[in-house]
Amino acid sequence: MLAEVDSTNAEAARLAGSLPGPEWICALRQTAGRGRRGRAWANPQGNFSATLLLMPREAPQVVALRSFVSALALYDAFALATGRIEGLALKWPNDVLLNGGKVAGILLESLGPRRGVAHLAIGFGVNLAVAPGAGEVEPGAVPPVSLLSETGVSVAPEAFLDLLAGAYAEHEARFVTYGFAPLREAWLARAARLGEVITARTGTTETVGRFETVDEAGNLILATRAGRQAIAAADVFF
Ligand SMILES: O=C(O)CCCC[C@@H]1SC[C@@H]2NC(=O)N[C@@H]21
Repeated sequence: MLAEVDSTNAEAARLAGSLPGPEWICALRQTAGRGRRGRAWANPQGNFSATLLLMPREAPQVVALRSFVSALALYDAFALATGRIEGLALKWPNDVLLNGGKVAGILLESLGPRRGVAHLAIGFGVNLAVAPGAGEVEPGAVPPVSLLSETGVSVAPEAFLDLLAGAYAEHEARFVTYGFAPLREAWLARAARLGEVITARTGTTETVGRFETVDEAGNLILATRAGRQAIAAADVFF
């Protein structure tokens, strides 16, 4: 456990190439935590910041499915930490919601080959103790919440790392052995707003439709006025 680092994902990128195998990099404080789509990720004291560095030897579209592996692992870590699943849900592609607020986010970064081996950094940011203010997130985004405020359960980052690493290992083994199908089913069973009308935004497009499913490639499937649309990457708004 590092006391302080700029970003555990940045540290993973620096270490990639010198580590012999997969590794968790965890820090008590980040000075430049980063979120999806170039956003900053606030890191108040007591929250959880970690990156799992992997060296998957697979096609990029298979590697990308780790976002579902990661979200399911977070879901299980929360369930283990609190002893309950009430209020927990997964928001496509990989946020974890608790009582309708965002309690955790995941940032996947492909690092490209280091000494001939492609690396993947999976960054997990969890509001264990403190939620950033609603003003710190994009207008219309799900409001941040913390595990402590929603459940009264206080979990130390070190303890959460143990739970998450164990849960991740289980889901990773299932993914490698059986492929995406069982994870897709598990993810859909925990999905927020399935069957409801949602909005998917990229920097340049906005698609409104009924959230039908997630397909075999992990795409968000929306039933829109113009027909069925498969969306590979976007931010979802409710
Ligand atoms: O935008 C999101 O929802 C993803 C947030 C991911 C934040 C985590 S904190 C640990 C890791 N290091 C970073 O700089 N970002 C990720």
